[in-house]
Amino acid sequence: MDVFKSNVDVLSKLLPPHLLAPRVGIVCGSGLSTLATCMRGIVEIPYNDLEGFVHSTVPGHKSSLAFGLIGEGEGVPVVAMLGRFHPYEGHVLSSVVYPIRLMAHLGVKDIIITNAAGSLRPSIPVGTIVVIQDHIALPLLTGLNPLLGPPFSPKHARFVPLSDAYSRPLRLAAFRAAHALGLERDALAEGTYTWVSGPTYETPAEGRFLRNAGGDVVGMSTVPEVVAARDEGMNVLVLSLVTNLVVIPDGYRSVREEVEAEIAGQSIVRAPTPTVSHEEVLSVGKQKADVMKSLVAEIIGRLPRA
Ligand SMILES: O=P(O)(O)O[C@H]1O[C@H](CO)[C@@H](O)[C@H]1O
Ligand code: HPA
Repeated sequence: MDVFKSNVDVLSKLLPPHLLAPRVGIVCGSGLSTLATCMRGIVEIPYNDLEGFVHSTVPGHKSSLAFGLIGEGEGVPVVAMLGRFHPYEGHVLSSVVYPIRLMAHLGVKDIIITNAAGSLRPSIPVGTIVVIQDHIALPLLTGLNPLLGPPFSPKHARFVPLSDAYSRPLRLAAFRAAHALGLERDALAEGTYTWVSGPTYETPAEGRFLRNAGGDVVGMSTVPEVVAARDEGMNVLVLSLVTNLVVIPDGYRSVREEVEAEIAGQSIVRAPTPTVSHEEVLSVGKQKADVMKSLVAEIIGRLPRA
């Protein structure tokens, strides 16, 4: 298609032939750009050199595509997005998912999408890698969907089912890879990703709402990429790294009680409500980057070679 032609021309000039048709795609989440260092013979191409690519403005996201090989022998050709685009940056959804469509055009069949996420459950602590089995996406349900408008091409479907969006074989591969690497059982969990538009982090009531709705983790990305990848017929694996616990106190602590205690000459000392920051998110990403990297490399090394 025309929207890919100039990029295919650029890539053909810059890449050796064995990297031109990647089989696997990776999207690196916040603070996880070093995932791509599990590839060998890396060629990195800045988004600025590619048409249709916007710029990633979020700290912890680089702005380039990296091509390389993973696995023994000839290796599997892989392309990784070092830095993704989020709707909250002001990017339209067609731009957010354009790199995913380019990956499909180049030949990617399996895509591993990673992200940093907040946990909605104390049973899923910071540092856990959650293998996503489903999602709840309020923005999709209420009209922020990358498939709004005419189908991407006459070959693309009008209606795309998402009941099987998260590939069972790839989820199995993730747990087998974790076992092979000797990771502790608790290092990995399974769960449902809830997508919010951001860039605000959740209020306690919103956190409770998402948890009660069945969510396990929450983040501001990934789902548009999953939708586009499914529209392209790719097999999708999503790995969420829990970087923080979403603040969900059991209930609101009454300020009336505090004032009444004050009037009665007593005092109630209360700790301030904790907040989350992107610095905290990036710091956990940094600490866990090596485990994520080994896991991704092990999963890719185990995929059937085409
Ligand atoms: O989902 P990724 O891009 O990994 O980043 C997550 O971290 C940022 C918030 O700290 C948000 O962008 C959220 O979506
Ligand atoms: N909420 C939304 N997105 C996030 C969070 C969070 O707590 N942590 C990392 N990305």
